[in-house]
Amino acid sequence: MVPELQKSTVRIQQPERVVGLIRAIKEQGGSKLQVISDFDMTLSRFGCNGRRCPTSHNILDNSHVVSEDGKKKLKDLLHHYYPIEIDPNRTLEEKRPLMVEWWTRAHELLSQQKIQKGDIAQIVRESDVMLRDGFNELFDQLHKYNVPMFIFSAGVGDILEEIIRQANVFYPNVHVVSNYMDFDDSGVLKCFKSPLIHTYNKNNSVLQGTAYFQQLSTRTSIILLGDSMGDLTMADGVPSVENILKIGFLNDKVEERRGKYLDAYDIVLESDETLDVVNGILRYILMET
Ligand SMILES: Nc1ccn([C@@H]2O[C@H](COP(=O)(O)O)[C@@H](O)[C@H]2O)c(=O)n1
Repeated sequence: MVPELQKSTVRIQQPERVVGLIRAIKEQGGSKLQVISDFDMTLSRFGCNGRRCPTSHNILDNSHVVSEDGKKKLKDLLHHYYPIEIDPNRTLEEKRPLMVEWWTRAHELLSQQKIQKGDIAQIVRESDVMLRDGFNELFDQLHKYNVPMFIFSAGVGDILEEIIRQANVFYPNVHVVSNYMDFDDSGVLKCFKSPLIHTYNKNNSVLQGTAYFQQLSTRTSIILLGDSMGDLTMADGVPSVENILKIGFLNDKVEERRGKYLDAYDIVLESDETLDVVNGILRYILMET
């Protein structure tokens, strides 16, 4: 059915359920489908040649517009809070206030750096960010078959939009909800707009006021792509879900987190820097029979 599911990176706890879901989504057809995806470390790569790739926040943190002192403080925050974010032994209730603390402190530091709106394209161009292999096929297929793609990100919206713009895949079927920068009249960053989106509040609570899912109420088949336990709630605002296939990228601390990911995601992709499996499933679903 989908040869890519045989890849050595693929782990599935309930194979019959996955086959059933993929068949059901195909039967419903492309007109009933929508894709909901995280951005950092899901559409973008986690690593390349043994080196970590930057998140949309890191792209700003490492850029020439941030002072050496600012860089050090942002790195200290990352080293303190990232292990908490991915710790499988802490509850989401424990993590939430700490994530708010991390994002708030990082946004405050970035807002002191006099970052100019006009610098963003160059900052992205000069960064080491990489989209996962196969990103072109993913965006092109969804565009060709008019399948809406909702990118729900706790990263920096202005940066991630620029990444997909520079990759020439920011098609009209792509809609982004993320943390956006607020610039003053002369184009200098003054703060970040609310609501603050962090890893563990990616749900309906930060989508109030956006009618996006309501407009797509007939799209009852969902493919959800994420890399954290927080991404599992991204489709909570969809009014009537009939079939939801959850695909999770397990990038870091693979052994420690495997059990929880297998319980939560239908398909787990371990240290897989490609979108091969997602593209294979979409090809099968969208291909005319
Ligand atoms: N100051 C920060 C805050 C967060 N991050 C990382 O960015 C990721 C953004 O979330 P997605 O929803 O797009 O996955 C998150 O996983 C944090 O690790 C950061 O690098 N710097």
